[in-house]
Amino acid sequence: MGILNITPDSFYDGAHFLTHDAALKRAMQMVDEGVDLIDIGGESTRPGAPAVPLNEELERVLPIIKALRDVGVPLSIDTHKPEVMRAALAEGADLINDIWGLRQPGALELVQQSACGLCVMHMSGTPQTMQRAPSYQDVVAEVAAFLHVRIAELEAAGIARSRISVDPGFGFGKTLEHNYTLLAHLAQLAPADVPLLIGLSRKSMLGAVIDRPASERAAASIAGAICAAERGAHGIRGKVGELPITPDFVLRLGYVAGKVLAGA
Ligand SMILES: Nc1nc2[nH]c(SCCc3ccc(S(N)(=O)=O)cc3)nc2c(=O)[nH]1
Repeated sequence: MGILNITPDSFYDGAHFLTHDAALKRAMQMVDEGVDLIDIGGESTRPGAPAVPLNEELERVLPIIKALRDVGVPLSIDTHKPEVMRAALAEGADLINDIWGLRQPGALELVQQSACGLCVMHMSGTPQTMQRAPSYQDVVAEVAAFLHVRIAELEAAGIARSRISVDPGFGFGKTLEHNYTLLAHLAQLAPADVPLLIGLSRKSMLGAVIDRPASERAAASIAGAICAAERGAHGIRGKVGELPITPDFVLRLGYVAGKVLAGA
């Protein structure tokens, strides 16, 4: 899942705003590199990021979706606002990627009226508060429970299970230890028939280990993706430099890494 953030604090490539043309250029580059999906977001959800007004978010993402809808890969919209979901679907988005897991007012009703794919992510707190003091009795059990319950609630609301994928939300209300515990136990987080998406590319859980800024976490992002793919992740949200990270790519890389480490 390639990432296209149309936000001023674009997570790792500096504080410059992706212009419309630069965003399209990057999207085409990702397609050429073989991404399976492009995730488009108009509101940064990093810890402490300011909320973005509805109209500004719409102005950021709709022209990009319109320009990319025939690019040849499905598009997802990374938003929690039902109005943005609705407009993005109307412009041609295929999947809703909601860090709030469709818990905001109006989101469930919107999804009931559509047939798009869904990614439901776990988050504890809000982007403004989530990293203040994350705490769990058992982070694996609690994240797994949230995802299982959310799937059941969506199905009870008439949403086909086949539309749903889930995501543990690395960095969304988790300490470093919580993130790595979740990574180690990915296989326990979701039902076997529900695809598991993960997003750890360039995140602080990697920076804490290699002590490098976000712009220098490409190799760590691939290593993290290998771990996740080997522990059952079906989708990897993150594109690293020239390398689109997809599970089969990562598994092949993991195989090679294993051979190298084994001294073969
Ligand atoms: N499904 C899904 N969607 C996502 N959208 C984002 S945006 C990243 C926001 C962010 C940046 C950096 C840190 S940190 N402090 O851990 O480095 C946390 C959150 N991420 C994800 C993710 O994972 N899944």
